[in-house]
Amino acid sequence: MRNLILVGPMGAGKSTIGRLLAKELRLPFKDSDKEIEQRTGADIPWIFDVEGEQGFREREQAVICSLCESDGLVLATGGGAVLRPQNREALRNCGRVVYLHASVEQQIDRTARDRNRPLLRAPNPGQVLADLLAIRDPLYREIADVIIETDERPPRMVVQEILERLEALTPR
Ligand SMILES: Nc1ncnc2c1ncn2[C@@H]1O[C@H](COP(=O)(O)OP(=O)(O)OP(=O)(O)O)[C@@H](O)[C@H]1O
Ligand SMILES: O=C(O)C1=C[C@@H](O)[C@@H](O)[C@H](O)C1
Ligand SMILES: [Mg+2]
Repeated sequence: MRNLILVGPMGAGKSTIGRLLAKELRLPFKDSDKEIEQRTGADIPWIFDVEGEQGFREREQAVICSLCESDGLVLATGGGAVLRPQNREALRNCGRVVYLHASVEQQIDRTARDRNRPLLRAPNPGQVLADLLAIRDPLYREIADVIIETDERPPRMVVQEILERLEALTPR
C-alpha cells in the first residue's frame, strides 16, 4: 500500500510513534498538524483563536487531501482528522491505516503538560477527552486496518507491534 497512516486520539502517540516508524522504515515522515502550522505560518492555538475550530478543520481537510496524494509516507494525523467523511475516504484510500488506541486515563497523563491543544483548555480536560473518544472511536475503527493498544507500552514496543501486524496483513 502507498502510505502508512496513524490515526487516534490526542496523546495516543501518533506523532511520537510516526517519527520512530518512519525512521525504522527509512521513509519520510509527515505530521498533518505540523503541516497545517507550516502552511498557515501560525501555530494551532492561534488558528483556533482566530479562525475557530471550523477554520482549523478547513485547513486540516486541505492538508489531508494534499498529503494523501503522496506515496511512501508515514503520516501522523491530528486527533480530529477522522471527523470529516471526505478525510476518512481520502485516508482509507491512500494507504494502510493504523489506529493507535489509548485509554482516557493515559491520554490525560500524556497531554497534561502540553498547552498546545486548544480543545483541552477546558476546566475538565479529562471529560473532554472522554466525550471526544466516545464520538470518534467508531470513526477511527471505521477506517482502521489494524488497531494497536498503546497503554503502558513504551513507543519502541508499539512500533514493533505495528510492523508485525502490518506484515501479517493480506494485500487489499
Ligand atoms: N507509548 C507511549 N508511552 C509513553 N509516552 C508516550 C507514548 N506515546 C506518546 N507518549 C508521550 O505522550 C505525549 C503525546 O504524544 P504525541 O504528541 O505523540 O501524541 P499525538 O497522538 O500525536 O497527539 P495529537 O493528536 O494531539 O497530535 C508525548 O509527550 C509523548 O512523548
Ligand atoms: O483531537 C483534536 O481535535 C485535535 C488534535 C490535535 O492533534 C490537533 O489537530 C488539534 O489540537 C485538534
Ligand atoms: Mg500529534
